[in-house]
Amino acid sequence: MERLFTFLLSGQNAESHLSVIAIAILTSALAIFFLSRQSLQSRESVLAFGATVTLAEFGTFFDTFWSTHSSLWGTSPEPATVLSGLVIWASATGAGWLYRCHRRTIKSVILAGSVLAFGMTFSAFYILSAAVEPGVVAYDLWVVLFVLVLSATLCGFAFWELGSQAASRPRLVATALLALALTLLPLGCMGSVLPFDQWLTLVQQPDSALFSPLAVLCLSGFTALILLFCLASLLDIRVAIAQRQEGDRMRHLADGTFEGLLICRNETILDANNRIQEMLGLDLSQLQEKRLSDLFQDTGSKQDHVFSAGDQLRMGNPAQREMLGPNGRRIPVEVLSRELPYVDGEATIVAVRDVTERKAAEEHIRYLALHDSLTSLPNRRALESVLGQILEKSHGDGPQAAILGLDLDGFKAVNDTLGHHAGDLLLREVAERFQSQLRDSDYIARIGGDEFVIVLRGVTSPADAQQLAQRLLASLWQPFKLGGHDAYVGVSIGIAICPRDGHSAQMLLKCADIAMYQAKLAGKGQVCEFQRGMDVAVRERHDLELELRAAISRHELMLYYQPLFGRDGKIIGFEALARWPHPHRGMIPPDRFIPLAEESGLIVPLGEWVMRTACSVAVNWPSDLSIAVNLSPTQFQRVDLVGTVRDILHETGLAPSRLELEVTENLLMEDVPRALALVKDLRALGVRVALDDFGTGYSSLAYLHDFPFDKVKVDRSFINKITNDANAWTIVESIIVMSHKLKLRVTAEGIETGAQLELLTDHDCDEMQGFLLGRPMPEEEASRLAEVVRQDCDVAD
Ligand SMILES: Nc1nc2c(ncn2[C@@H]2O[C@@H]3COP(=O)(O)O[C@H]4[C@@H](O)[C@H](n5cnc6c(=O)[nH]c(N)nc65)O[C@@H]4COP(=O)(O)O[C@H]3[C@H]2O)c(=O)[nH]1
Repeated sequence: MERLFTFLLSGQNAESHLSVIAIAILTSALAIFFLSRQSLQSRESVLAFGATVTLAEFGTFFDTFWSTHSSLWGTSPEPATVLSGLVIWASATGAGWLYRCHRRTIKSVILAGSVLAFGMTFSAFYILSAAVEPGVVAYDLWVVLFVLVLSATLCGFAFWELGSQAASRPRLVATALLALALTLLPLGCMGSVLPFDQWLTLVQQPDSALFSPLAVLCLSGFTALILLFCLASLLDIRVAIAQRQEGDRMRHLADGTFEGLLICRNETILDANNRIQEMLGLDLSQLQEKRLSDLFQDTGSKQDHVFSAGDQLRMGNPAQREMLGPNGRRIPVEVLSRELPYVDGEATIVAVRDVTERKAAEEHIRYLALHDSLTSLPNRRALESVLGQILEKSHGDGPQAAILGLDLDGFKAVNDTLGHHAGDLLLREVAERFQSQLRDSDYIARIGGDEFVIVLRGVTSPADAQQLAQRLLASLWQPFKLGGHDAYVGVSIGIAICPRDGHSAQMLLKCADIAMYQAKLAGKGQVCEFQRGMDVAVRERHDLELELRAAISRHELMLYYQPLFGRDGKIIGFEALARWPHPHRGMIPPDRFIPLAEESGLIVPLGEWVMRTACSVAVNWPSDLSIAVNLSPTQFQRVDLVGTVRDILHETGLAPSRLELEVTENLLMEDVPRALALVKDLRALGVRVALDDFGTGYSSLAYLHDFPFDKVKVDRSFINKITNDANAWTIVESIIVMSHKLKLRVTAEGIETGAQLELLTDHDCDEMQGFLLGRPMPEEEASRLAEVVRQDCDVAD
């Protein structure tokens, strides 16, 4: 060993050392370049590496050898050199192959390093022994062993660094290490040989066979190999333990997540956490038999999964995929992937999130967005999209689809009287009845409270739609059983034809709506097909409705009061009649706006306002004057009518006996028991109830018998005929007689002539009303008249 250091440090070899270093660096760089070049095939790369290392070895060895043994300059033992060249080339190629083809473990790189170092050491010593004195030479065994171990270690580290992903400059470090081995090896080789003069003496006494060069080399090589192998195994065991501990730690961490995790390398599944095993119903060994792409159900290129997911991860977006779960269930998943160092190299970590519940929730939200929750029918949004598709496909001008707009008649009454729950039940059953009339290709949607739309695809003429409309009308004829009650509703239907009536979904729906409105105006329960110009009338009516709503809220309506007279000609009360003084249209009579208010529901606030105003005016009149107020069917059907009347009387302070509520016959017909109970409740408040317009409807005498009315008002259409139509007089006379027998008072309305008045007075009609006696008048005038009545009374008293 001492000799080696003396040799290494001797100044006489300085130039040789520099040239050796230069050769070693250049050739090492070339050899490492060939070995690490990915563009070369493995075989080419390994062969080139072997050849370069052989050249490097010869270069550095002969440079050192000739400078050390200058007497032997230029000579080389040819057979030994050739054999050494072959050995070194084979060992360098073998080492390169071990590096390229095996997994990079400590053992494999040490083996590759040892093979290379052994080849190089063998060659150096063999040539040296052959050149100096073939077969007989003296060595320092420890130096040889040291050189061999050192070279093997340096070469091993060179391979390790070259294959390290973590190293920042693997090629540079590997080149430096290989160059160092190539420099030190010939130096160590020369230094291990006994000095030349000693050697000359020793040639007389040859070494024993044990110390022959080959024996020394083999023994050194074998010992070094055993040593290195033990060292490598120890390192491998430690690394394996550390890796297993790290793996366990990672596994616990991975099993604790809610996401499935797969660790893959080049599509091969290396590991998987519990979550993904549960998700797919496969254990780890089954997963490891599969390729990553086998787990996904996507239609696209399977090869793309990991990379596309990785790309998206880098962009922050998970990829949407589907996996095949237990029993063939398709599992929607979100996939994220990332390249990470794992155990002994790079691996792809694929995170899989089961989004089944989220997808189901999204699907449900989408369903809710496009469907009506009560009937489960599609809603307006879904309908518009279907109409859009139909319009897109429509070609030519002939009828291609019909749009039926349906609005229930009488639904509001059911809702108000039987409650919202009954209303909901009714709507569901109506939807079912409508659906039962449709073909598979037809489409039905609910677009509002009691509004439905049906789309008939592939119609050839409007008559097809008319036929269906008639069937739909008939489907509602049977009563609806709602919580022990029989309820009846009808339907008004408007028809629009596509593409004749519009080229957009909104336009077609509007036309169907206008036609439906027209059907309502025509008396409900009707079918009406859209025609040009129809929209003008409807729009006008619509405008009027908006104006009425505004007028009511601004209290712009007025009340007129028409006096009622007793048989003795004295005023006994007034009837309150609503008036609408419109700023542009003039005074609008109630015949025009009351039906509008009833249809739009405005009659409820309007009726309340009329009653409150009339009562608060009448409370200032003499106490024997009554005030009559008309009730509309909608008001009458309201559950809280009795409470409203009670509240108004309480607020205004009017005696209940002075308030008379006028109801019409059709108001009683829909639900007789309920109407009867309501009339009784009103009378129980002390309010009087009169049957108005008697003689215009069914004029059922049964109502007079069954209902506890206070009086009957004979309609003016009879009164104005009594003097010139005997039949009309007979009817009126019979009503008077019969009413008196039933203890009911009779009012004749619409008296316009003295003859009519005389006839009625002569036949004991109790009360008279008409233009002859007094027209409806504003409040001030009526109050003045009431004051006159008070004064008359005071005089009489
Ligand atoms: N040709 C003629 N007509 C006479 C004569 N005497 C009275 N009239 C008219 O007959 C109608 C009587 O009221 P109605 O039968 O309850 O009929 C009322 C009533 O059903 C309804 N109405 C008016 N105000 C209200 C209201 O505040 N609420 C409700 N629900 N309906 C109302 O409007 C209908 C019409 O009211 P108006 O136009 O004020 O018409 C009034 C009155 O002006 C006459 O000698 N000749």
